Amino acid sequence: MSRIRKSMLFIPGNNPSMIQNAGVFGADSVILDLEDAVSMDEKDSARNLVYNGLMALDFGASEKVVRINPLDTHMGIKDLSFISKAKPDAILVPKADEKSIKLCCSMLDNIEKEMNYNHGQIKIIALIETAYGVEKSSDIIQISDRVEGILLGGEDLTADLGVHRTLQGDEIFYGRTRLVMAAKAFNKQVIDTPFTDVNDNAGLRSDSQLAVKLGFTGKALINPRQIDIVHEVFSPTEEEIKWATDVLKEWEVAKAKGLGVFSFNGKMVDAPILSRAKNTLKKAGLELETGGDLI
Ligand SMILES: CC(=O)SCCNC(=O)CCNC(=O)[C@H](O)C(C)(C)COP(=O)(O)OP(=O)(O)OC[C@H]1O[C@@H](n2cnc3c(N)ncnc32)[C@H](O)[C@@H]1OP(=O)(O)O
Ligand SMILES: O=C([O-])CC(=O)C(=O)O
Ligand SMILES: [Mg+2]
Repeated sequence: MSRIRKSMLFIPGNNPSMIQNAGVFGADSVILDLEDAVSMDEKDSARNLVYNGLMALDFGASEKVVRINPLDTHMGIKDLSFISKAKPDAILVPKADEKSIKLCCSMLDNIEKEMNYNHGQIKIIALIETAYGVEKSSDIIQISDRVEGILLGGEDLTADLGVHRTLQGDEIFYGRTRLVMAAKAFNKQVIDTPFTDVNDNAGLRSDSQLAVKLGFTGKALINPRQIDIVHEVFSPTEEEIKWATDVLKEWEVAKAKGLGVFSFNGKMVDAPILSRAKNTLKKAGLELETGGDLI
C-alpha cells in the first residue's frame, strides 16, 4: 500500500537553510526541487546540495522526494543518475509523458541493481502539467507499479493552454477532474497543484476544500505555513467520523435482519453509502469495527 501523501512540501534545492529544516515541518513528503525553483546557473550546486542533504540529514517522518529536471534534457538525466544514489524515497518527474516515465523506470531498475537496493524501492510520482500529459494520464499511470501517483502542475498546464491562472481555477477544472478519474480508475494517488499565494489562508482553505470535493488525496504546498490547513481539510471531521461509525453500526443491525438497504436518520443507506463510510474511517486512519463484505 502506498504511504499517505496529504501534504507534499516543495523546498528549493538551492536553499541550504530550508533543506536543513525539512524534517521539522511535519509534511507527509518534502519535495527537494532541482527544476523550476532553481536558476540555470545553480543547477549543479543544487544537485550536490540535495545529494548531500539526503545523505546527511534527518528528514523525520517525512518522505524524501526529489523533483528532477525533465528527462529529455542532459540535466534531468544527470539529476536522476546522481540523486538516486542517495536513496530518495521517490522521484517527481516533471512534464511527464509515457517516454519520460518509461525512461525513469529503466534507469531506476539499473541503479537499484548497481546499488543493491530492493527492486522497485524508489517510487515515482508523475507531474502532469501539459495538455498532452492530461490527455494521456491514464496511460502514464499504468506504466509501472513504481508510479504511485500523479500530481497536477497547474502553473505549467495553464502556460501550455495559453490562458491565465485564476483564483477560481476554472481553466484547470477539466485537468483536475480528468486526473482524478485516471488515478481512481487505476487505484493511484492524485495530488492537487499548490496554492501559490502564501498569505491567503482563506483562499488556500477553499482551494483545498475543492480538491477534497473532487477526489484528490493530497495537495502540493510551497510554504510550511500551509501545512496545518491542508492536513485539516484533507482529514475527515469529527462529525463525518461519527456519521461513518454510526452508519456501519446500524448496518450490522440491518444485516442481522437480512436487509440490503435500510434507513438511517431518514436517509437511505445501501452499498455505495457503506463504501463511503468505510472510506471515511480509512482516511481518518481508524480501524473498522465491522468486518466483512458490504451487503
Ligand atoms: C510552480 C512550481 O513549480 S511550485 C514549486 C517550486 N517553488 C518552490 O519551491 C517555492 C518554495 N517556497 C518559497 O520559496 C517561499 O515560501 C516563497 C518564496 C513562496 C515565500 O517566501 P517567504 O515570503 O520568505 O516565506 P515566509 O516568510 O513564510 O518564510 C518563513 C520561514 O519559512 C521558511 N520557508 C519558506 N518557504 C519554505 C519552504 N518551501 N520550505 C522550507 N522552508 C520554507 C523561510 O526560509 C523562513 O524561514 P526563517 O524564518 O528561518 O527565515
Ligand atoms: O508541481 C507543481 O505542483 C507545481 C508545478 O510545477 C506547476 O504548477 O507547474
Ligand atoms: Mg511546473
